[in-house]
Amino acid sequence: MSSQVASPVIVALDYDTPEAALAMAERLDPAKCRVKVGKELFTIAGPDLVRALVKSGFDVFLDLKFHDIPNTVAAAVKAAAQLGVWMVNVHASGGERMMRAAAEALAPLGSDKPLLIGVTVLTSTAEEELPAIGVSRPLAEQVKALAELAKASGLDGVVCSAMEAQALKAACGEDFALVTPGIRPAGSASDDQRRIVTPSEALKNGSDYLVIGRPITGASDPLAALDAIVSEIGTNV
Ligand SMILES: O=C(O)c1cc(=O)[nH]c(=O)n1[C@@H]1O[C@H](COP(=O)(O)O)[C@@H](O)[C@H]1O
Repeated sequence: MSSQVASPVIVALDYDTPEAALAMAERLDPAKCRVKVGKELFTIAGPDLVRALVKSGFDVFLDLKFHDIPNTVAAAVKAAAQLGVWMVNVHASGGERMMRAAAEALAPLGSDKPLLIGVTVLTSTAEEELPAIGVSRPLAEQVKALAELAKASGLDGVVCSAMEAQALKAACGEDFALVTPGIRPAGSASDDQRRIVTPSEALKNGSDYLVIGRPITGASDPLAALDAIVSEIGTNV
């Protein structure tokens, strides 16, 4: 699905009511950013909210990180496509058969299909947490292996930290989209994130899309915060 948004920023609408999410969307501008609907908001507000955001002109990233048996995930991404979303994601750790089934479910939509993205290792995860979940190789190797598996399974890109973006561009190629949360302008709080990078560093490393929540949605003037980030990274909006 092609789009004409003038910045790489995707604003995470992490709210607990549809009213709060729509109020924030009204303060933003669909020509300047995309928006992301995640688990909390979708659970409370459902597909109507997604349709409303699409209708108001936003490219919507439906961030539900599907991870289930191949048949279920294929059906779920197809349902997401029916909502008109621009991007949808699954956990790459769900494996090749699961990711391939998702890619095959979207293929008949041709150029109208949403971008299908695999989550590698969450940006809130630190290297020392991996052994307890059965991962013995270093975090960077785990991210690279999952990104390569996602590419081999027909996905359009991955979610990763911008810390890994350079290595993934080299491994997976320029056209493989890198979606990077854990973005923090210099001086802002890291919150629960662990692998954080500034917006301009992220782009320098090869990120294609920057997922940013609290540094924009928590600002007294969210559009001004977005504009400041965009001007920091030198994109013309
Ligand atoms: O898939 C995501 O969007 C995601 C993946 C990941 O590894 N880390 C991560 O933070 N996210 C999401 O990105 C957003 C980051 O929000 P802030 O930490 O407020 O900027 C949240 O909505 C997370 O759910």
